[in-house]
Amino acid sequence: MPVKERRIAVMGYRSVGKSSLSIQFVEGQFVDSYDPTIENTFSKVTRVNSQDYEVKLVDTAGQDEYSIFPAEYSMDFHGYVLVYSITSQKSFEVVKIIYDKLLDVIGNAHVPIVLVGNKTDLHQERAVSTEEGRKLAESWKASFLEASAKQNESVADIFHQLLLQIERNNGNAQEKSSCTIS
Ligand SMILES: Nc1nc2c(ncn2[C@@H]2O[C@H](COP(=O)(O)OP(=O)(O)OP(=O)(O)O)[C@@H](O)[C@H]2O)c(=O)[nH]1
Repeated sequence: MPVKERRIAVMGYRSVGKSSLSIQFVEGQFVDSYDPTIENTFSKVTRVNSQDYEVKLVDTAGQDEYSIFPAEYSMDFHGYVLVYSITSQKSFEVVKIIYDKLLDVIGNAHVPIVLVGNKTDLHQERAVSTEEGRKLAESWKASFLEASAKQNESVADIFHQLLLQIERNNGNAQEKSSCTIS
């Protein structure tokens, strides 16, 4: 089967781990230093259900509640990873605002989205419960995962779930029970 190209944008409040999740997925490493992103693009070939995908990941600059949704992220994307940190209620509020703005600009309620609560390794600093995250994703009809870029927990799942959602959105539903992750 030919490789399918998929463009994915990673969005969220500042410092929630957008770059760390992207780098962990693409390069398999965690960098502990904090360097605010303007915009980074990554590319990785990954296989889900015997299909190879060339994933083009755009790691966006952190948004806040006042940011205008960047027009360039409203088109040509197959799906979105919306990230908050489980240690920050503020980042959870901001991710809701980003979602509302995203729907305003794309005007399509069925865009594939995975909501991610990152930094689960910092469980002692948890400020957003798993249940709150799950409910929010349900209200969006999106997938939900908690992850740790630092411990490489559920990181590949984020992108694989999004790729499967994109397939379903394109009408290529595959109900295979075996999901090959590479
Ligand atoms: N403990 C822990 N720290 C993390 C995790 N993910 C990211 N961090 C740290 O959080 C800080 C911000 O991470 P980044 O990946 O730069 O966050 P970002 O969302 O890309 O930030 P902006 O580019 O400013 O929007 C860094 O110091 C990371 O090392 C995680 O899963 N666990």
